Parts: sequence; C-alpha cells; structure tokens
Amino acid sequence: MTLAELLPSIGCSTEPVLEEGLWPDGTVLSGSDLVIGGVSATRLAARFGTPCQVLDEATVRSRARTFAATLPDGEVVFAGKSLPCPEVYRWMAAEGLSLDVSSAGELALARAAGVPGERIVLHGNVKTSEDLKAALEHGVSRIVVDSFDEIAQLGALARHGQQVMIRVTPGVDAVTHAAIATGVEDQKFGFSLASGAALEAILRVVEQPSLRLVGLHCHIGSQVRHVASYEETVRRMVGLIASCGVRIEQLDLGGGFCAPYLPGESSFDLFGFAQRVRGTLNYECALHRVPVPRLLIEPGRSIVANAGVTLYRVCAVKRGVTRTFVAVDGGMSDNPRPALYGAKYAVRLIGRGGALRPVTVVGRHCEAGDVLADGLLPADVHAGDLLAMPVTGAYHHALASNYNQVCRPPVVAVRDGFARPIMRRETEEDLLRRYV
Ligand SMILES: Cc1ncc(COP(=O)(O)O)c(C=O)c1O
Ligand SMILES: N[C@@H](CCCC[NH3+])C(=O)O
Repeated sequence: MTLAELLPSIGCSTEPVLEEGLWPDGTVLSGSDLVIGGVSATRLAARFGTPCQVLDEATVRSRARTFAATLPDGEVVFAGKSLPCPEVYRWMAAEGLSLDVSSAGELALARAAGVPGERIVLHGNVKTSEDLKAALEHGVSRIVVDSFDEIAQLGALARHGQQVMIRVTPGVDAVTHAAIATGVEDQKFGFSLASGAALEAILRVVEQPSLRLVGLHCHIGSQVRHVASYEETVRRMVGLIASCGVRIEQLDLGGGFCAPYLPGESSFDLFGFAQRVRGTLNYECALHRVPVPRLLIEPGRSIVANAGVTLYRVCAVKRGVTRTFVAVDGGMSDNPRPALYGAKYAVRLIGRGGALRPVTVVGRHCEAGDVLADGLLPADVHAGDLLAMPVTGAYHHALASNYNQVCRPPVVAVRDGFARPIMRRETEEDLLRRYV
C-alpha cells in the first residue's frame, strides 16, 4: 500500500476539506481556491504579492465581542503586543476592549489609533524612563510595576494619584513552553509571592505619596490550555490580597488563553473559564472575608491568532534523503515561532488538489532551522504554487524581523469581500533609510 493510499486511514484526506477551527470564521473553499473574508486567496496573492499576512476583520471583532460578553462585569484588555497595529487597536476599542502596551513604541501606536489613556494599561519587566514618561504624559490609567527600582523611579516621576498595579509571580506552572511560562518562580517577571517580595512591593507602593495602588496583576504564561491553572492562580492571589491588609480593587489575571494551531486541537474553554474562575474568586474572597475585586483579563493570541492566514509562494522543491523540502519566499523573518518554541503549523496548497505527500516547508533564510511546517501537499507541488498557512494572526507581524534584509510582509485586512492593507509591505527604501 502506498503512503497516498494510507493517508485517508490516518485522517489525512486527499479530498479538499478545510481543517476545522483553524481558519478565520467563514473561510470556505471555492473549487481549489480559498476564500477568506469573502476574498479569494489567489487574488490576494496576485494583488498584494507574497508573503502576505491576511487578517479577517470579522473574526477579530467577533472574538473580541465574545470575550467582552463572557466577562460583562469585568474588563477585557487586548494584549497589544500580539498584533501591534493601530487599525487593530481601533477595532478593539470599538468592540469595548481596553488595551495593554509594553513600551513607548506600542503606546505610540495606541495614541495613533486614538485609544484614550484611561483605556490603556502599561506593562513590562523593564520600563525605561522614556516608557514611563510617555505613559504619564498620555495619562495611561494603570502602570503595572515590576521591580523595586521601578516603584522608586515611578514614585519620583508621577504626579499625585497615578494608579498602579503590582505584577505578582504566583508560582503557578501553566504547562506551556518554558520560554513563555511566566507564572513560575525564579524568573525575570514580577514579584515573587512565595518569597514575600510581592507583599513588600505592596507596602512600598502604598508608601509612595504619588502612587495609588489599585490592583494586583499576574500573567502565568501564553498558550495555556487548562482553566485549572487560572483557578489555582486566583486562590494564590486572593491569599495575597487577604494577607496584605490593603484594599485591592482590581485583580488582573493576564492573558494566555490557548489557540488551536493543528487539526484536532481545541480552543480555550472561555465559558468554563468565566464560570469557574468567577466561582473560585467569589468563594476565596468569602473565605478570606475580603471584598471581591473587579476582574481583568488580557487576551492576545486567542483573539487574533485564528484570524490570520499567511500566503507564501513556492520558490523551489528539493528532494532530501528522507524528506522533500518545499522552499517558500518567506520564513523565520515573518514567522520565527517554530524556531523559538518548536511551534507546529498546518499548510495547504491553493489552486490544485490531488494525492498528498509529507513535505517540510522551509524558508529562505541562512539557517537550517528555518523550517515553517511539516505538512501534506500534493505530490506534484512545484515552484510557483501558492501555499496558505493558517493561525498566523498572533505574534507573527509582532515578531517579524529583517533577517537577511528581507522586507517584512504587509498585513492585509479582509472583510465582506474587500481587502485593504493595514500595514504596507516593507520596501528596500525602508531598509536603507536607517543606514548612515
Ligand atoms: C502581561 C501580559 N498580558 C497578556 C499577554 C497576552 O498573552 P496571550 O497572547 O497568550 O493571550 C502577555 C503575553 O504573554 C503578557 O505578557
Ligand atoms: N511570542 C510568544 C508569546 C509571548 C507572549 C508575550 N508575553 C509566541 O509567539 O507564542
């Protein structure tokens, strides 16, 4: 039996079927073309070139709305780092979400988008004096302090009453990649709960006349699958609230809600999160006899990841000893996630069906580790073919680089059959502008 004959029996149909849950809402196959937001992927590639990061506006907005509706008495803060783009920030604001930024640069995008300071939260384990000054100047409503040095510096810079939250490291292992597990002890983020540093930070902020402590913040990591990790976090954070003896009005649980990247992976159980975390919060607060704080969450990936699709053009096909390499016109400069976190992606060829064969999709960069995905493509895949890779809306544009002086792709928003760039393609002029 050949591999092609075996594929259907291991769940890899040769029929053109769209993998469930990975693609933007409403994405359909039209013959062998893919239609995203009512726009043909073949036409998008012809009009905007490749690589091209396509973003479905309706999916982004609908996920933002779902978060807001699931936490009606809380505050949903979009993690701006996951897709830094003024137009996306405008969509979020229009859907009633606040915004978190982690540098003066992200704040500049927020200002360009017209997001008012009272809807912005500033993060970062390092905030330079420029970051802090920009935040104070724009009236950023909450600054999440992350070190004793920063408390002193902000205390000296701030005018009376600057609202502050304290980032706490709760000691919760969120069971994710080590590079994005930020709730565990002995790392650069936050004040450790177990060591007593978090309690000390609360007292230091309270001592600063120019600062007003409004909340505690934590963020246990990214691509977190289990609601139980958040429940455990709530238990620990309420324990801290009870022991500090200071009124805490807001409890920010950060983001981290997972997105499915491969067929068969499930989405985060947002409804279960809302029920169970709210229940745990109420229970723990009653147990410790403290007022229930307002809940904040900061989703990034779970709102934008599945709204994004990257289109690549095949430039070469090469048979290795054990693998077939399909080399495309992008790579780790538009998607370093496989190299950074061993992230896995699905891939599909647009424009043709046929019996599928395992291939390794690689990029154009000078590293053997520049691998985008292991997937299944028609056996006759060749130069000139168009590929689509789903789940590229979060931390792709954000992490893109100019490695090998490759120009970064555009972000093209699609909606109701129309397409428009919300971030244009980088040009060689852009590249040359900074050299002296
Ligand atoms: C403080 C903070 N909040 C929110 C997020 C958003 O995380 P995610 O995109 O996984 O939802 C991050 C990134 O991990 C973060 O560092
Ligand atoms: N950059 C990471 C997520 C980091 C989250 C930010 N704290 C990723 O692509 O998965």
